[in-house]
Amino acid sequence: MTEQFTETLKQASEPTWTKAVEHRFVSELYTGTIPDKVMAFYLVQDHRFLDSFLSLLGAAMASADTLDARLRFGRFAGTVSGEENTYFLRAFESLGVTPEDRAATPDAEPTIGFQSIMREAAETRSYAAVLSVLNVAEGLYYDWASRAPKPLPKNFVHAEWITLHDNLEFLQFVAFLRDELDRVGPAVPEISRDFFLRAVSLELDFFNAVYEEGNAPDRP
Ligand SMILES: Cc1ncc(CN)c(N)n1
Repeated sequence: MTEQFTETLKQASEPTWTKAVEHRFVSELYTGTIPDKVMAFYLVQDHRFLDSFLSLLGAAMASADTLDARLRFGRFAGTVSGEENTYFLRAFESLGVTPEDRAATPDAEPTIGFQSIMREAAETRSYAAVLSVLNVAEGLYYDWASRAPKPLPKNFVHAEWITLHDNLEFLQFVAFLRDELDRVGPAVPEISRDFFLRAVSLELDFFNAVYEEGNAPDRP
């Protein structure tokens, strides 16, 4: 049997994919031991990721070639705008992160990188380019979240970040993204590979930035 297109892309992204999935941030999330200031920094950056991610879902809806796919993206955009956004707001409150703290925190380099690659993918108007970035963002998160040992940590800030990326709806969406890229990607392999590999590197950079000196300062 020939290897699926997405599996080939994932293999090409190694060892970066595995370094991201097995990152220190992920293992500390499993055990609920990420210090609050580190989690706060990560979530402030990731809430900005969510903003550009929603634009990318809009681009997916615009560039998709079937009604079924558009409906699927629309439903998923609803989940991200609802449950996931509410999680961020509850987590900020629990961690004592105020709107002023968020406004005063600059974008980290990988956040800027994600905003830029998502804009770039949207501007290509290529469904495969958009799907390549989405496959990494959702597939890589499902990969680490589905490996989380049970029981999950007690603190909801840690536990819900895992369950948001390891549930039936998310699994089905990840499978849908994979099937779509397996269907349309082989016609444009270079563009798919380029966006896929750059997105995997950004995922690793995003986790690394959390532990970089000075990125998660103590707030007064
Ligand atoms: C950086 C990043 N990548 C992926 C995901 C999963 N949507 C996320 N929340 N943040």
